[in-house]
Amino acid sequence: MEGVDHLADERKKAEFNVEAMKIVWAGSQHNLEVSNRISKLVADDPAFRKDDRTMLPRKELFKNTLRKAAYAWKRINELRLSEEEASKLRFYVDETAYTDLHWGMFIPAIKGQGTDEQQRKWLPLAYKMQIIGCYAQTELGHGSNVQGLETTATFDPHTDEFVIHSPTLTSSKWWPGGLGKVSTHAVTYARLIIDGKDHGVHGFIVQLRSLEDHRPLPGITVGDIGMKFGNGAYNTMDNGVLRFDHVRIPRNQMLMKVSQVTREGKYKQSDVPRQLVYGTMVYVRQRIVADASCYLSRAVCIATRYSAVRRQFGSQNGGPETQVIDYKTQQSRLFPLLASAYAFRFVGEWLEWLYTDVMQRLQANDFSTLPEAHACTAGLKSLTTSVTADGIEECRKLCGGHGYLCTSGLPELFAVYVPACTYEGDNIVLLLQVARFLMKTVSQIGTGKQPVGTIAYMGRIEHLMQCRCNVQRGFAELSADLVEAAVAHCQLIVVSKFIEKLQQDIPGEGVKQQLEALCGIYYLSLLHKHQGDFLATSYLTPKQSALANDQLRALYSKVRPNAIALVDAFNYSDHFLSSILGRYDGNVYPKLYEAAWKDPLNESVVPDGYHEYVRPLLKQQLHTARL
Ligand SMILES: CC(C)(COP(=O)(O)OP(=O)(O)OC[C@H]1O[C@@H](n2cnc3c(N)ncnc32)[C@H](O)[C@@H]1OP(=O)(O)O)[C@@H](O)C(=O)NCCC(=O)NCCSC(=O)CCCCCCCCCCCCCCC(=O)O
Ligand SMILES: Cc1cc2nc3c(=O)[nH]c(=O)nc-3n(C[C@H](O)[C@H](O)[C@H](O)COP(=O)(O)OP(=O)(O)OC[C@H]3O[C@@H](n4cnc5c(N)ncnc54)[C@H](O)[C@@H]3O)c2cc1C
Repeated sequence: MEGVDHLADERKKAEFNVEAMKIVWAGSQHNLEVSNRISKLVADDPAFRKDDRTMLPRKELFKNTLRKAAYAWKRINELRLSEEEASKLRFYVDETAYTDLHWGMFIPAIKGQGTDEQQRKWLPLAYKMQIIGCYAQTELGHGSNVQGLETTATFDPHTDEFVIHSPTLTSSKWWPGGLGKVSTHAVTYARLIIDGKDHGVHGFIVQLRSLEDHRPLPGITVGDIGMKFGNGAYNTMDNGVLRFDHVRIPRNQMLMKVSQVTREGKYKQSDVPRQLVYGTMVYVRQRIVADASCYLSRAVCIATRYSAVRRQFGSQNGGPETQVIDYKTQQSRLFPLLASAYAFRFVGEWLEWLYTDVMQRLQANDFSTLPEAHACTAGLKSLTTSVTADGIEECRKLCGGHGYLCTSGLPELFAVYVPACTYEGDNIVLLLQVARFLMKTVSQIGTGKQPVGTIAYMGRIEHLMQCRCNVQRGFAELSADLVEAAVAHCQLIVVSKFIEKLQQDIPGEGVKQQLEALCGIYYLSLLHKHQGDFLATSYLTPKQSALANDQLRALYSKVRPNAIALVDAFNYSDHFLSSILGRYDGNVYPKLYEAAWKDPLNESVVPDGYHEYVRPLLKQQLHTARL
């Protein structure tokens, strides 16, 4: 029934202050206030309707995305929203669009790799959206291997220009979001060639389309790469293809904070690590970790609320059937994901601090923590996106058949999220970077260089280094094992940051106790999953392993009465969740039934095609003899 909270009894069971937990989840009272205000602004505005997305044909879907982005920009300016509020508004609009790459990569690339003069020229245009940018690095033939990119930028000293060119089919830029139909400019990554010498990959600002009529400029071939996985989902984004045919740009459009080309064509590499050219990717990877906790918590919220609503089997003497959330199997699948959502939230807060700290150090030419920042952003991006993608799919399965309906919100959430395991760095390639970092640390042990920060624990394996085995040999052979070691290293970071969070002052009755239970579920479920390794290495005895499993089940029972309140603390509106199974009021069945009849297929009782294709079958005269 409308207006009835079908989850009221569940909410009464909570043993902690939900409003206080909302502040923990939001990060601060201020963040919660901004989130509440902007989330409501979006939810209350019919212009931001999104329940029709999975039913629109691509061109209509895309035009609708352009409309929403333009309307959002209009509202941002009308309401004079701050950058923070504007970003929140685009977050709650919840629709992948070219703006993600304009604000999330094009502007950060110029801020991170442009000189002060270049920033003064380009950022005001970008902030006012008088130009729209994308990040054009990946090519048809290379994505992971950035040093393998083929696009060239050849310096012409006669005209003081770079000639940007796509020498091969595989050098075509391929995938950049916003490129296909919208961006007027790109930060493009190309091989810098001066006087025949290849200086490697650098970033260049290239205008792609006219600001007058939006047509591609001379020498530019650009378009969309076509439909992607799932209906709606990432098809609101114009991932593009781009080829250059000897396109000329002024020398001052090479991003020159990290390295420079003088008027005379002299290449100057500042005394900074060349990998700073990868800085935008590092920035986005740390953003993606925070995003993972958002996506995972959305799926967990839906699955948890529905698991409390859904009853199946277990009726005694005609009484109500059992809530599926009470089954230990449901809890063993759902509660580790609930714990992971919180864990990723906290490690994402720490990673944002680490990134900010590294950026401040770079200002002082202190590059000492750059390798750790790379390893942490790469590894945690890989870990959190893999767990989140698998977790959204598990949440779909936790909802049984109804999880497969678009109105559950889960299919589209999965479809829009899974590329996160690939973009901004394929997850295995990134874990190999972590493995390389770990092996380099091992090789330095015993040389007097003590590991610090997230690898401090490795100082304790010095005894293993007596053999002084050559860590370089066999890296490729053992890479699959090293990737597992990299995952374990990242899991240790997640667990340690969760524990550090618990050591902070956390206000609110019962809040800390709930987080302690979730932290226990996080590490004990990991220990359960990998108990073979712990037993094989004698880090655990069988008895200890059994005790850990008993404790894990006990924690499930501790969390069970608080589960609904723990997902309420995510503070998601029904509009943002866009899920009938995840409705705040739990009024699932009537709304599922109501929604079914709204499907276009039910506009007519007799379907299109009946008379051409079904009736003839039913009415066919059997010309063959009956068998
Ligand atoms: C790292 C690579 C795999 C290999 O690079 P190299 O070959 O150059 O290096 P080596 O492996 O040889 O290592 C040499 C050395 O360098 C160190 N290293 C490597 N990388 C780094 C780094 N980044 N920083 C520091 N150090 C680094 C390495 O450790 C070695 O050190 P030692 O010698 O000491 O051992 C590289 O090829 C690579 O990174 N490949 C991956 C490519 C990639 O990630 N591509 C991404 C393209 S962009 C993309 O995919 C965009 C997708 C975006 C989708 C949308 C996401 C949006 C989400 C958030 C933003 C939303 C914002 C909205 C805002 C709003 O609306 O307001
Ligand atoms: C939705 C989406 C949006 C994107 N947006 C952008 C964008 O805006 N801008 C942009 O520039 N790019 C973008 N990309 C491209 C993305 O960054 C690349 O696809 C990504 O970096 C992976 O590179 P790849 O496609 O070359 O994968 P590959 O490297 O070809 O991966 C294929 C397989 O090879 C394996 N592999 C590769 N190298 C190794 C190795 N050394 N050792 C072991 N295994 C290896 C991988 O693990 C994987 O299993 C986007 C991609 C997607 C899907």
